Amino acid sequence: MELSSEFLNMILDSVTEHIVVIDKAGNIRFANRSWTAFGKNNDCDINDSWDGVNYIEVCDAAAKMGDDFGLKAGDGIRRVIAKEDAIFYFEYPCHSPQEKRWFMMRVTPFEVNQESFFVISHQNITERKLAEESVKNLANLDGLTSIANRRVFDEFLHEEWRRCYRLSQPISLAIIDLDNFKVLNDKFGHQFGDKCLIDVAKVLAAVANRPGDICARYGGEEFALVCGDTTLEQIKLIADRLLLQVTALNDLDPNLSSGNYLTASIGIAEMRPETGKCESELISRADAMLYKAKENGRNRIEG
Ligand SMILES: Nc1nc2c(ncn2[C@@H]2O[C@H](COP(=O)(O)OP(=O)(O)OP(=O)(O)O)[C@@H](O)[C@H]2O)c(=O)[nH]1
Repeated sequence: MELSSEFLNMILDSVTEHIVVIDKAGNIRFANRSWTAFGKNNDCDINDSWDGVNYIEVCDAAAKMGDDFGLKAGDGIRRVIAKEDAIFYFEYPCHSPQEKRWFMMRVTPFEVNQESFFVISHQNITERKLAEESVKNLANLDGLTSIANRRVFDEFLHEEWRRCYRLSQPISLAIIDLDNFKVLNDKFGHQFGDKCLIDVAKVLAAVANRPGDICARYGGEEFALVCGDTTLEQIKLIADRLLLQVTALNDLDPNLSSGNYLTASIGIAEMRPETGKCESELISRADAMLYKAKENGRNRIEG
């Protein structure tokens, strides 16, 4: 069956991928309906026909404004046009204020009557990316509190230790253990105990907010906080704030406020990574300080 151009256009307009065809100079020679609709829906400055628009120039202009997508896209298209690459594709985020979105851009060449053309398509891959994110989260985050789990913490501490070694910076660690948590569980139930763990994790996550920081659930009712480029004095200030905020949680709940049941003991330590030492020594030192805090009456910081 001979397919009319109208029929082929209808096929191209029916696909959800955003498709344009450019010539060797980058001029857009065809755009399907999804492409124009996406531009319109996202307030892009485009006209309906795309007549006279040079897509490579559009990418270059975006690159000049500091847009990483423009830089990579322009570069990739040029490589396919120059036959340096047979095909080019890359995945990029394109989040709107309302939702997270990712797309995959592909550039593939074809020839008609010895003239070269290039199909550029953008496919929405958000569903796959979100699934990947959730698998990653399942593997990296503690199921109850949604902060990093012990494995991620160990890896981060190892990397941060090496970074501080290279840069001759101090690294500090705080180990936080909730006090008499068994009593709290026994008195108010395990579910209530779970809620307390979640609340403490939120306090911790708000405190550990620099790139060199990470907080994690270290064990049942034990948390850890590592801070790169941080001295003992500095982590002491952080631990002070932490302890105050954990104590403040008691005021928010009548169960807890009846006896200030939610308190924590914190052991802190600082080391300057050097040859022959490793991060396990930092853990041992913070652990010893935690033991001391428990010995000295709990609800306190030692270091
Ligand atoms: N609700 C809840 N409780 C937990 C969880 N993980 C551990 N725990 C409880 O935490 C309690 C820890 O008890 P212990 O190790 O005796 O320590 P503690 O009672 O906090 O006493 P100190 O640490 O000496 O102050 C146990 O009762 C555990 O069941 C959890 O995920 N949820």
